[in-house]
Amino acid sequence: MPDSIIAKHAIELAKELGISSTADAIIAAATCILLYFISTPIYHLFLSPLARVPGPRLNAISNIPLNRAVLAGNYHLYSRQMHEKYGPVVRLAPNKVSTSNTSDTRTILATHAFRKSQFYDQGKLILPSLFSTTDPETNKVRRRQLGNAFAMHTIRSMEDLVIQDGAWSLVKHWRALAESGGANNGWARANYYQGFHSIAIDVIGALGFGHSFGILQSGNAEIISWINDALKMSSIRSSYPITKHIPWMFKKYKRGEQQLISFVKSTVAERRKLIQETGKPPREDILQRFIEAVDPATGQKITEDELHTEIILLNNAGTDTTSHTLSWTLMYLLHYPDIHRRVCKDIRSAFPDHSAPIRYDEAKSLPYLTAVIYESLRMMPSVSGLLPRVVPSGGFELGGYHIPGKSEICLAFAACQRNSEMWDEPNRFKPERFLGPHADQRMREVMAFSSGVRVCIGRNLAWVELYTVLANILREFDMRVPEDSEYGPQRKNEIGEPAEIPGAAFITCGPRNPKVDCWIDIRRHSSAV
Ligand code: HEM
Repeated sequence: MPDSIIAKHAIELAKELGISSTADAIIAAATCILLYFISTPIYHLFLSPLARVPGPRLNAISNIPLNRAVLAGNYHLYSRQMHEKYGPVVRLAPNKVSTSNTSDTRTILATHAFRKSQFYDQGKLILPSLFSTTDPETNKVRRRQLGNAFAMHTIRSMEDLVIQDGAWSLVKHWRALAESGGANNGWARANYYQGFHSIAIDVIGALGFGHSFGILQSGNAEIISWINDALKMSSIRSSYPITKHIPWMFKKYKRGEQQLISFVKSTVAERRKLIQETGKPPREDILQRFIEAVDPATGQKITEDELHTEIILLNNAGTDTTSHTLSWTLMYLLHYPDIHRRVCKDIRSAFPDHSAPIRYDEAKSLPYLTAVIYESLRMMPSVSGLLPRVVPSGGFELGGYHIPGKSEICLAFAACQRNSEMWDEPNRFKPERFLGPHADQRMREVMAFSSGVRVCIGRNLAWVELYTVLANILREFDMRVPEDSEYGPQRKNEIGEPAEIPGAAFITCGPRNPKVDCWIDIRRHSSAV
């Protein structure tokens, strides 16, 4: 409607209401605003279809408590505490609820009916990526275009690279470190978070950028800081989209994002140049599969902007997720020495020859190692940020509450996997739950990689990394928590279990203070020297 017509109608309305002076107009506007601020909370608290859903009253009227938890990196704890206090369905914000019920979560994830919310799109850098797109069609096309790059047979064909720049690189690095440990009765000190984080990025370098970044050896932190900046900025933009329009806000993170984009563009340009010069790809890796990506259903090729977007995503989705899982797994082993001893014994007796790396198939054949990894993924799923889905029109029955269309349901893998209705002693690290006749069923109930149509597309690569890194370092090294460590087997939490080191969840959840809490003493095991 043209502005002049709106103005005419406004004047007529003002006349009908008897508003003739500026003072009257100000009073009327103030009254409207006041009414709005009084009536909105009343609506959310008592009249909204979500009014019956349990949760704190403040959350029912405001997004602030939830946003504060998300921005402080506490969502993984916050959602668990909310569910422990209020039950399987909780109202987290005026328009958002969360569920800790695995079966409902699976139903929500099974199809594209529950779309990812705008929260994802707002975090985007160049274009919406395979991960962030809220549009089912874009996601389907992209998954068809890139699915082959992540298929198990493709990842297996790259296993040598994954081991060389991942597990074996870390073994060699720590061996050299252990040799320097003579002065301390053979024990040397290493930061395991830094080791895992470096190799996770080096593996993505090897597969997605044409060469390892060599971060483990050089400690070059540039690319790490760009990735961290991009991840933080994406999280901030998702909660506060306005920040992208204010150039001076979060300048450092925005600069990091731009550097990451330039780096990705130059990587692609370099690969294309090499192909042009030699007439063939220099190697078969994920970068090559991405460049050649075609949708087998329609023949649609990936565009240049889409390509850059997805390579950036490789860094964001494929590094912290894996390295955090490795860090949590090792932390649990260090905190539970009996479990640590048992898993090492299994690995060392199955693969006594230290001269060659243990490969994925070999490591995977060990039931106790498998149980340890699943238990770690259950206790601390590394993707534990806010993962909101939009309820389709028609609504959804969730745990006895009608959730109307357009509301959002936040997935809470961390809360699902510590739900006492599903898991016996949920807050205790107990790999045995994944052994025995019901092991397969229990493993299927772990949702750390999500499920359904938007299940993690990179999980095959993640599994190869998790198994090979853990099997090789646990075989090679004795490890213990340093004596001066604040956390370890001796420090118990309120239920008498070893306290976890504090975590921080910015979409992925990792150790909050790795430079303080993630040290270990290592030495080569007697069978390795
Ligand atoms: C232990 C390691 C990993 C864990 C626990 C994990 C977990 C997850 C989870 C829970 C999701 C769903 C997120 C959501 O719905 O919002 C997801 C999606 C995704 N993951 Fe992973 N991930 C891991 C490793 C990887 C790796 C190594 C890559 C790639 C190199 C990767 C790429 C992706 C992508 C592209 C998606 C988006 C899929 C879609 O929306 O269709 N992930 N991951």
